[in-house]
Amino acid sequence: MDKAIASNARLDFDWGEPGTQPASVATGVTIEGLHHSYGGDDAVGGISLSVEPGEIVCLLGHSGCGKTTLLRLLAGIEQPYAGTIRIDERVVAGPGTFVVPEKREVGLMFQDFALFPHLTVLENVTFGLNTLKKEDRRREAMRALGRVGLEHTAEDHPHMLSGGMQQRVALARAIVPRPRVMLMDEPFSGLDRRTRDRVRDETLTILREMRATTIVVTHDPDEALRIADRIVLMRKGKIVQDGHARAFYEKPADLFAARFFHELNEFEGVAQGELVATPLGMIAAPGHADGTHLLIGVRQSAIAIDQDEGAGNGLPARVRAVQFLGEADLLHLAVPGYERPVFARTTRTDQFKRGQSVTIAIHRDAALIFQKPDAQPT
Ligand SMILES: Nc1ncnc2c1ncn2[C@@H]1O[C@H](COP(=O)(O)OP(=O)(O)OP(=O)(O)O)[C@@H](O)[C@H]1O
Repeated sequence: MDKAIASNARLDFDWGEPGTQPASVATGVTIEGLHHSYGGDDAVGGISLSVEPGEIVCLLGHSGCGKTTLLRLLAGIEQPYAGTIRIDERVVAGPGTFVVPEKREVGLMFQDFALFPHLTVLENVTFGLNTLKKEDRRREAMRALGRVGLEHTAEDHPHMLSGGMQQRVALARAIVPRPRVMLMDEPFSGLDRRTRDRVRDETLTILREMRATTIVVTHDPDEALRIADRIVLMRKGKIVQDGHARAFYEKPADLFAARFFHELNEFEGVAQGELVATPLGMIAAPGHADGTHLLIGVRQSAIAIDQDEGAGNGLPARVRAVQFLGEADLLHLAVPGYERPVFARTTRTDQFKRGQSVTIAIHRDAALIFQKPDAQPT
């Protein structure tokens, strides 16, 4: 049984009692020109990033883009060959300086929980508190377990707990030394979907109460939207875009960033009179000089479909397939003069049939338009 943390957890997070460690103080993290290589191309290729005290930042990107390496550099598990990392103005990695992980006061939480199977839950949580006296260690660990709603499991062994509970024990273990900075690598991806949503929300509540500066690695854009104050999108060891979730949605930096947050139909075209011709009709391309080669992304949800053939000024299309997606149907459409399928999402489910003739229209400003990299104007 996996009990919700909130049911028996205190809402405040007052760690400060006489004789114990002081409450954690939020701390910023600053990275400048960071490089790391495992021998080949740079896994982290010149990253600069500033994380404010108490901020929750998601490192987002496809597998192999360098997210984990950046987290390992922050933790002190890897040493950069160039660049500087500061935690609260103290240089922990830089020219001539390298502070070992245990002296960085960072908390780590990984996907596989990494609990010791032969130790009890309480022993797992007290493990990192060896600077305290025995009775203080126990009290602090029980308090952290209480905070994640698992005091009653203190004498159990990890294998007796569900995956969600084990992850909460890992959270208790990570927060018990009151780290100034929390580093989390895909911490929820080992959990089934329902458990993941709940454990994630509860974990975030605790981290916000602690005012811990938190850096979370994920490859899941929905998770990043749910978690982050700020998203840092990475590709090939570099930052592609860094900003608030809404900016990613409304103003993605390029087509790569746009694909993370939108289901798109993609076209290429050339600007002419601040317009660009696509298989779906003319689209506004404000600010693009005549002859500029453009990449155009039209959101699948921005295509309006009319059941009437020849409705309004729309474009004729034929439904080639209908895919049921739950809250929406995905229509595969054939558009005259364009050999590839056009995809449209509609929440008016079960209204369109294979073989049906329809009319489609797009909002002129519904497209995301980017200059094609390295293309010369014609
Ligand atoms: N220990 C290692 N030895 C050699 N190359 C490595 C090592 N760890 C990572 N790499 C390489 O460095 C690059 C970045 O890997 P990294 O694990 O940081 O990416 P990631 O975005 O976290 O990917 P994933 O989500 O799959 O973990 C990849 O090309 C990877 O193959």
